[in-house]
Amino acid sequence: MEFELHPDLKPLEFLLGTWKGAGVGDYPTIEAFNFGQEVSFTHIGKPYLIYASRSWLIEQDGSVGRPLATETGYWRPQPDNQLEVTLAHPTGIVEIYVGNVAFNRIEMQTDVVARTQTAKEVTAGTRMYGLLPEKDGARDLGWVYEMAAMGEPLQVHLSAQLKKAG
Ligand code: HEM
Repeated sequence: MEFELHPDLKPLEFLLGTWKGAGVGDYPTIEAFNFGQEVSFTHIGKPYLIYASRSWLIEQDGSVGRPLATETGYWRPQPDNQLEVTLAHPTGIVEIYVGNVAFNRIEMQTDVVARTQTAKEVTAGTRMYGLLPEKDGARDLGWVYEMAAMGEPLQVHLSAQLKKAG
């Protein structure tokens, strides 16, 4: 079903659709890795985006490996280019971000990270999403995730570059 875009979603319109690509991940407590990722942003005429991401390991030889992280949530634009994001993870973690949107670029940091009793110790995060300069007639979506976890200070866990796939 096609819905009319809610006017509040205008600053986030550039995210709409499906994006697919690859990235790199690292952290002091783990081995560095390559991953593939598919992200989708949809809407139902209401003033929020529905977000979903899934990812998978890319093996040393370039082949597709085991599934990695998945996350879902809602991106809620607010007045004055402010943004609220809720994200739920199957690892027992829920993140609430606050941030801002300007010129096809989003910056946000966690307001709250809640964890189930068995979840890994993640205490804070920041995310940046933005359209990259045009290349071959298209603009990719880049994103970077920094986290504070496992007693380590805030630092990059992931970065990826995704192409518009639909
Ligand atoms: C595309 C998204 C993500 C990918 C591909 C990814 C991938 C990975 C991989 C491959 C590891 C190494 C351990 C393992 O093989 O499972 C790892 C560790 C970890 N990830 Fe992620 N991750 C993602 C997002 C996140 C997010 C959003 C969080 C927090 C909310 C997170 C928290 C952690 C933590 C805390 C560890 C370290 C665990 C340890 O040291 O025992 N990851 N991640």
